[in-house]
Amino acid sequence: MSDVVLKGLSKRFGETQALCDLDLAIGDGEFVVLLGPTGAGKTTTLRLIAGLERPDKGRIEIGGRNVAGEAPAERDVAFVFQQYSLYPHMTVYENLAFPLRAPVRKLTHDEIDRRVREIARMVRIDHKLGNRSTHLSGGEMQRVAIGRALVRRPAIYLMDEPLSSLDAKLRAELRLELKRIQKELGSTLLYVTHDQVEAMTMADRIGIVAEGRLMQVGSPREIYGNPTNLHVAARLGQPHINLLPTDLLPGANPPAGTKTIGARTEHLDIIVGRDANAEIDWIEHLGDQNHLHIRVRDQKLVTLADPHLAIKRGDRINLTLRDPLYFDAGGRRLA
Ligand SMILES: Nc1ncnc2c1ncn2[C@@H]1O[C@H](COP(=O)(O)OP(=O)(O)OP(=O)(O)O)[C@@H](O)[C@H]1O
Repeated sequence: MSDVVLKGLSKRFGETQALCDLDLAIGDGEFVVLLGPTGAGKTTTLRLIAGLERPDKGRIEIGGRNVAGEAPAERDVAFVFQQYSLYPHMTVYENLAFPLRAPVRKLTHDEIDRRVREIARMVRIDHKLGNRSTHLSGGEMQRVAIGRALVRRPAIYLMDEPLSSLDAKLRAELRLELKRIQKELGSTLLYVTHDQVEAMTMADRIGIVAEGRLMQVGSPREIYGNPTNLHVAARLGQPHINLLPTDLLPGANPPAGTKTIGARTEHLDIIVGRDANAEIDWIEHLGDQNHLHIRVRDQKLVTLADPHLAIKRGDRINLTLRDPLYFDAGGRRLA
């Protein structure tokens, strides 16, 4: 495994600036997630590292080596795509063994067999090793695709939304497993997604990407609690952060220059039955929690609430801010 350093990376496709001056250092054994909306430049970043695209500008180093002149096969990366791309005529075992059979690897039959069985166990597909890869469920196929990348020990694993085609339950399971396996193997991993839960649960560090730019890099806790701008603040948190005018609610202490107050659930105190300044518009019952849709004058807010909170549609409540986030007119965070 190796560290990977991207310096001033830019890429344009015709009129589209897909990536603009991206700097990112991924440490040896680190799990970094790029999170951003569609078209942000996430896949382009992976393709540039893999050597499937050439940058217009910038430098890519893998394990301290400038890889500009190297073909994809020489770069020592393993790529997992959104859609499993297995060899349909091969069994699960053969699919997993295939990357190890290249003559340059010079692995013995026993070594290959040991690695295939070890990885198959890790991705929990060892009971289906003899199956044709087409005779598997979508989730099983994606496990094989991930296993086929993991069976090698490349400098870095590049994963492009590898769980997005799976149902929610399987996605949640594989999320945990992938994180466990990555820690077990000590792998360096760059993972692309637009799913904030994946980013929050798996990443050592998250990079927020928008319109080809890396807006902020930090631990999930930093990115969530200390966003540098409105865009980053809006990327994380469910329900979405409420963006409010400064004079809407009591309890704030906005610094000079504040244009917008950002309030998530933890920044809103609800008191039922006195000094009402807000009304419950709607309650979404999600089982373990409720989404309260609240109206304050002509402004709508959404916040999470305990399902045991004795409250119903049409009730009037007191809503107060507690240490919310402050942003200036340009969307930059104010201390
Ligand atoms: N081969 C290409 N030719 C032309 N434009 C491209 C090409 N590849 C990417 N783009 C454009 O570059 C921008 C970034 O694309 P990219 O695939 O990196 O986004 P993304 O963040 O991975 O999005 P998604 O989440 O939808 O996969 C987009 O506007 C896209 O349309």
